[in-house]
Amino acid sequence: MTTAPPRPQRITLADFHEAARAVLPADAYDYLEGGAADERTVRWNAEAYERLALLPRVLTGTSGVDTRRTLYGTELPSPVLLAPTASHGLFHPEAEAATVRGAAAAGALTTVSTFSTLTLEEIGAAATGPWWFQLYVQRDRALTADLVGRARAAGASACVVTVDTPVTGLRERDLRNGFALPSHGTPANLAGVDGAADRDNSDPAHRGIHDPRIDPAVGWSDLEWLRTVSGLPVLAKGVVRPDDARRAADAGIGVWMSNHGGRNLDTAIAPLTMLPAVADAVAGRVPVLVDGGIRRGTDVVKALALGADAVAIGRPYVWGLAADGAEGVTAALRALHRETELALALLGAPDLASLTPDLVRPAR
Ligand SMILES: Cc1cc2nc3c(=O)[nH]c(=O)nc-3n(C[C@H](O)[C@H](O)[C@H](O)COP(=O)(O)O)c2cc1C
Ligand SMILES: CC(C)CC(=O)C(=O)O
Repeated sequence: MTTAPPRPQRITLADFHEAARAVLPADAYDYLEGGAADERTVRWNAEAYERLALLPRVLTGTSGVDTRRTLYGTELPSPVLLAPTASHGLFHPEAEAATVRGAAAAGALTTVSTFSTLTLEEIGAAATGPWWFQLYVQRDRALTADLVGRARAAGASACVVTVDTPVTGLRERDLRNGFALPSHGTPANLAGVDGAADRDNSDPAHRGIHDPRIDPAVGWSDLEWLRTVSGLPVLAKGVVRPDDARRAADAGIGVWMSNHGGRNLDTAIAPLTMLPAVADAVAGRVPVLVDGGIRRGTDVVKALALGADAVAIGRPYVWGLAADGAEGVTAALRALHRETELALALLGAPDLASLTPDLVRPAR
């Protein structure tokens, strides 16, 4: 009898990154990893965490750490969520079904992209844990309302509206590779929308830069409309400015700070840099989430210390998905969770509420 070879030990998110790189076709890997233009913002997102040092408290008499966080009434064992990422079929044959199962096994909440490979109904049927729906508002508002209604019926408990993508960024890796999303077919939820139409430059109103599957002309009134039409909590994803954050909070809309993982506007600021000012503007009225460049438990605690209620990761859980399917998603989340617990313990912080700004200073 032959036994299966032992799976290589993957301890850090970087280990999952290497495994994903080894297994993915080059163009899918580039789509996943890539940022816009010179990828400065991709680097800045990570560097923003590297530039901060921690000031641990000692002799706090702490034993055991509590990393639970409640968001919109859902208690999560960890403050780390899965950010929405498109087209999981590019990364694993079980696509989003593997993602939601893997996340649920770690107790984590998944945000499902409008551009998922599977339908919202298929994902809802596979989900055994909480999930939110990420919406790209459609030019057709009836279709938009239909998408949100389907998501809710399938089990989504919040609607995350992406507000930083009136156009997609200049993804030069994809251009060089001749890669267009999705290479394997139409995103299932947008089956009736022709994704190629805007490549026809004859329509001067669009000038060929817009994706017909994303309405560029979304405004604040659309978010308020979505709150009414969905009956769900609504968050705006892609906020980095305190004035926008204040406006969202005034309207009861959650603030998800992001620059889309550096994939849209290159040289856009790292959200972490703006987090203290945004947290100040929001003043606890709505949840503040932040994503971009989070790769270590120490990154998680820095974001929470500076005012985030929770954080989200994008590429890292997709590395887990590509490497080992649902199990890889679970293992990647567990690795980050363990690091987060260790960071809290070493900081002398018994729980997330004791992560306060005095724990963080510029490293130099
Ligand atoms: C492959 C990929 C696809 C993405 N697709 C979406 C999407 O469909 N909707 C969205 O709002 N954000 C999308 N994002 C952005 C993520 O939600 C998130 O903001 C970003 O990945 C966070 O940065 P990180 O990858 O450094 O963790 C995508 C990111 C990646 C890497
Ligand atoms: C279809 C794309 C707009 C998905 C996306 O947000 C991304 O690739 O960053």
